Amino acid sequence: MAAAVDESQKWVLMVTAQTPTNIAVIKYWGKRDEKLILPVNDSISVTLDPGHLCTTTTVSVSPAFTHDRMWLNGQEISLAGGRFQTCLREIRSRACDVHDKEKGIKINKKDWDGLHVHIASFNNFPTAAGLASSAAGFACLVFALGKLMNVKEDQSQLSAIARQGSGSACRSLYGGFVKWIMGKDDKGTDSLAVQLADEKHWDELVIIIAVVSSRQKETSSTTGMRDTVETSLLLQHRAKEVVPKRILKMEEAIRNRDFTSFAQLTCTDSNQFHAVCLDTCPPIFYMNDTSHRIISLVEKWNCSEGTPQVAYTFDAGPNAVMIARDRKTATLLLQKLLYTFPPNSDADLNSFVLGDKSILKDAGINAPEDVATLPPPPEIKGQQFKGDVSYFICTRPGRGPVVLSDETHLLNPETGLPK
Ligand SMILES: Nc1ncnc2c1ncn2[C@@H]1O[C@H](COP(=O)(O)OP(=O)(O)OP(=O)(O)O)[C@@H](O)[C@H]1O
Ligand SMILES: C[C@@](O)(CCOP(=O)(O)OP(=O)(O)O)CC(=O)O
Repeated sequence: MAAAVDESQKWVLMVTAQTPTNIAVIKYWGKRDEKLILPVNDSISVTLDPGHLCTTTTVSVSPAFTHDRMWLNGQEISLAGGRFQTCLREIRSRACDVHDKEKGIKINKKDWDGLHVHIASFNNFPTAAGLASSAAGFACLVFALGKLMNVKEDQSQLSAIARQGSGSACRSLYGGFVKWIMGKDDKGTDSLAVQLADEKHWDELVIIIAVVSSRQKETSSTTGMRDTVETSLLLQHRAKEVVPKRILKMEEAIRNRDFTSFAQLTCTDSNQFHAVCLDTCPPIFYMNDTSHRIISLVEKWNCSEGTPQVAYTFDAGPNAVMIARDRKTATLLLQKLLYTFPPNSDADLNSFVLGDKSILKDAGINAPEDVATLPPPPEIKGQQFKGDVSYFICTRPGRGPVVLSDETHLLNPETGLPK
């Protein structure tokens, strides 16, 4: 017979999940409700392959745990923040009966209120460096807790909970191409993510991220967008007049795999988002000279080809996310980027190009010396900026969250403490 919940018992139940990060091609910037995290416009993103960028989170429950605890990248962090508390509360309130027959554990719906959780999470990329760790992180937390607590809500409803951890997190509940519908309801019940197409729909796309700086940024997205909402008239125009039409066009471009339109919309929207940041008082500068050089290189190349080969987009930081129409274009792009932004002399190629390294081979680069043999890209007049890019990540559109096997647990299955 399964045992009822009793504090003297030592059992620990756990679930580990992996969740991707995402990059917005139509940006979310500005809230109409700060607490519920309700945006002023819809947004659309591409989910990035979790094989290259992801969060892994283990959540566990035991009658022996005395309070909720969390470790992020090995360090214990406080769960006192409102966003963590909201996610925990919202998920707990939807918890259902759990019966683990193998372990002989039975948790009744009503028991969850008295039980505490231990959480360990690991980002396989820099945290708070403009690579959307909060998006993958909160999506993974909510998804994993949902599994542990046998929450019956579907992915969209879970996305509305993850949204309250970090707005962009709601889009990481799905793979492929995702839309965050801003919703109309004051309580936010209809502000959730839906999948537009899965990752197989447009699998020629190749994504190259130039990590320009992995230092923590000066103005967080949360603070930056608050200032923008308070001061920018351009944001009001963007949210009311520009984005609604752009969303329809972007949905059509994704549906038809129309790269020309996809690239034009992506670049224009990124540029408008940064224009809105400049229109904020005091102005916010997320891009730097390296970001501007990358824009210039891509714009000139696209112009000389007559049709866009590559789309670029920048979030709240200087890192460039470039989306190439196919693998051949991505190979050419990587050659141009490596020529323009070669690694520092002491860097090894293996840590300079991460993710899908097979593109390096296609580009004919097997050793650091090969970078010097690349042809100078005409777009940037052969200028070189050694060391200005910390590293590149080659990736592609990827799948949504998954539950991982028991061997991947980040917490000790006996004690519920980090391994
Ligand atoms: N794996 C994780 N699990 C839970 N929360 C996380 C995780 N990783 C990051 N976070 C939360 O997100 C915060 C970092 O968010 P922040 O917006 O500053 O950076 P970012 O998401 O990496 O960059 P950006 O939003 O510009 O893309 C962390 O301080 C933490 O609160
Ligand atoms: C520029 C962006 O990346 C902004 C993301 O902002 P966050 O989701 O990090 O902000 P909060 O909701 O305050 O946590 C654009 C986007 O992802 O759509």
